[in-house]
Amino acid sequence: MSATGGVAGGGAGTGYASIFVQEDVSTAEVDRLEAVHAPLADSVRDLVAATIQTCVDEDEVREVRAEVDALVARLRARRIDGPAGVRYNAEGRSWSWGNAVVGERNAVAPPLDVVRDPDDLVHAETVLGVQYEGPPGMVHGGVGALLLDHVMGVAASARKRVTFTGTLTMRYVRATPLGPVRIEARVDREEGRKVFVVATLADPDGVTVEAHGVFIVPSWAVTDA
Ligand SMILES: CCCCCCCCCCCCCCCC(=O)SCCNC(=O)CCNC(=O)[C@H](O)C(C)(C)COP(=O)(O)OP(=O)(O)OC[C@H]1O[C@@H](n2cnc3c(N)ncnc32)[C@H](O)[C@@H]1OP(=O)(O)O
Repeated sequence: MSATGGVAGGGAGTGYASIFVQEDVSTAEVDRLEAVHAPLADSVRDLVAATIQTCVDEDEVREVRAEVDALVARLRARRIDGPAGVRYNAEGRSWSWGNAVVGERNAVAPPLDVVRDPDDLVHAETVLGVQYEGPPGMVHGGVGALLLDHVMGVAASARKRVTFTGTLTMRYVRATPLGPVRIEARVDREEGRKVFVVATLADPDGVTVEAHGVFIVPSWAVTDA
């Protein structure tokens, strides 16, 4: 058995066939487009934080809303119909601009720059701002799970095979303050199509969340090579 990656995949009945899409575009062009669009997402992140924190008067809030609505209309003048999906080119470069954790065009994403070390430790660092609050001044538990899920998924997807989250278990050791966090994940063991991953979320003082996950190579992504 081998698990495919970079495949126009999803087989019949999975609903993923239109999401993993191969495109005839060079890596240089993908990089160029990201350099244009990522700063827009950065500015929208600032807008979200400013929307939470602003103390300007009510008329000013209404005027800003009208300006924002006008900007939304400009951006929607030409757009794709539906989600951005996961795309890849013949050079093996993949991009998922709408991804909720790492999407370069997604202002909801923190964003996260995920790194794989030569020893297969996968890690990422980011600063979680006021947009990610749950308990007062603390990171929302679901946001911690979101970040862990993604970094664990990258660890499980070594060598670009496709894996899906099957089961995630979180132990919230103590509350995570808003601010800098670090996520680390590594594969613990594999059994057939099941990849067991262990991970942590930490603030500068140490681990705040411990996670265990079972990631599955879906049956539709398996070939008999
Ligand atoms: C094109 C380029 C791409 C490149 C790529 C690069 C990397 C890019 C990284 C991205 C990183 C993203 C990280 C976020 C990842 C998500 O967020 S994924 C989204 C959330 N997850 C889902 O939506 C999954 C929904 N569930 C499913 O699709 C299917 O149930 C699954 C999980 C794929 C399993 O389906 P299946 O292949 O039919 O599995 P099945 O044959 O029933 O079972 C196989 C084995 O797994 C076990 N199993 C099945 N389901 C589960 C479960 N939920 N829990 C535990 N065990 C299970 C079975 O018991 C069985 O075990 P054994 O009998 O072999 O011991």
